[in-house]
Amino acid sequence: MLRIAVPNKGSLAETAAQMLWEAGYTGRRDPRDLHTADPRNGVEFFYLRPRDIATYVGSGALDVGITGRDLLLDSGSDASEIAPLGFGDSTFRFAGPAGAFTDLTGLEGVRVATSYPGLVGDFLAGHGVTPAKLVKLDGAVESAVRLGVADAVADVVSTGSTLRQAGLEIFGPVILDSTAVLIGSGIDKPGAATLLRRLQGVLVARQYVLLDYDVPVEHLERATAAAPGFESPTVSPLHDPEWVAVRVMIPRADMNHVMDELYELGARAILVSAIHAARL
Ligand SMILES: Nc1ncnc2c1ncn2[C@@H]1O[C@H](COP(=O)(O)OP(=O)(O)OP(=O)(O)O)[C@@H](O)[C@H]1O
Ligand SMILES: O=P(O)(O)OC[C@H]1O[C@H](OP(=O)(O)OP(=O)(O)O)[C@H](O)[C@@H]1O
Ligand SMILES: [Mg+2]
Repeated sequence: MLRIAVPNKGSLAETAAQMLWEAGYTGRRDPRDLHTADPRNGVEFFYLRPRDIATYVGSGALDVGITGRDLLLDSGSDASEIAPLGFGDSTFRFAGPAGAFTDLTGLEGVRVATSYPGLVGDFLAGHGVTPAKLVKLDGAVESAVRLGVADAVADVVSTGSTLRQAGLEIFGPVILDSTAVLIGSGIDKPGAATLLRRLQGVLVARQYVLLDYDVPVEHLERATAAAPGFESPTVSPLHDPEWVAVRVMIPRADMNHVMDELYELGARAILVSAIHAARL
């Protein structure tokens, strides 16, 4: 059985569970379960703190896991990123009191609070900056400056509203663009490739739609240029020899623009339908 680590709590837990369910796996029924087996799919799930998942996978105790890229890098574990999973996006940034810092060099010799000392320490060392101290906190890092335990912070930023409320401003370069990732121990386990294909199928189903339309043959080239699809559009004959029917996958986000463009160049019966599952 493939042993999979899944976030038990926090920002990533719900979406990860939902994605696995959409990929056909049976997860836990009780939110307090720590472990569940899905023998039909040949997998076992272990529900762990997202911060610990890289440690379990890196040590080889578990085969693959879902966690944040920032948590993976912070852990210093031997686990490696297999693929991004299209959710849990965040950036990791430095922040300080308004106007107090303009760039990284300002961090020389000051106290920086963070829950990610591995990630931040490596980043600063890589840029030749030596803070006086990395103050390790578990959360609510933004309060550290107001409460006087640090001069600046380095933390996850999503909307930026927590920083604003704490009277802090972002400065310096982006430390990391993070997202939820599938990680592995580097050993190819049977079932891991299937898991990845299934998760990627869920991503495709979420991000793409199927587009069908009819178009006069004379405009086919322009129409397929407007919506080229993944490989090549499917073109089928119609009873009227001057028209063809076309089917293509397009990004959901482009759907209305593409439909407008196709209509303008003479396509009709333009229909969009959802994709429920896919293997590309
Ligand atoms: N708005 C957000 N706040 C916190 N983490 C986020 C956010 N958006 C995405 N993430 C990602 O979620 C992961 C952190 O999840 P984790 O469960 O450890 O912390 P959390 O969501 O802050 O939970 P808690 O603070 O309750 O422990 C990181 O990879 C982080 O980049
Ligand atoms: O940019 P924003 O949209 O405001 O989100 C970012 C904030 O959200 C997270 O905190 P969380 O709520 O998880 O609390 P914590 O600090 O205790 O982890 C993160 O640590 C930031 O503080
Ligand atoms: Mg948090």
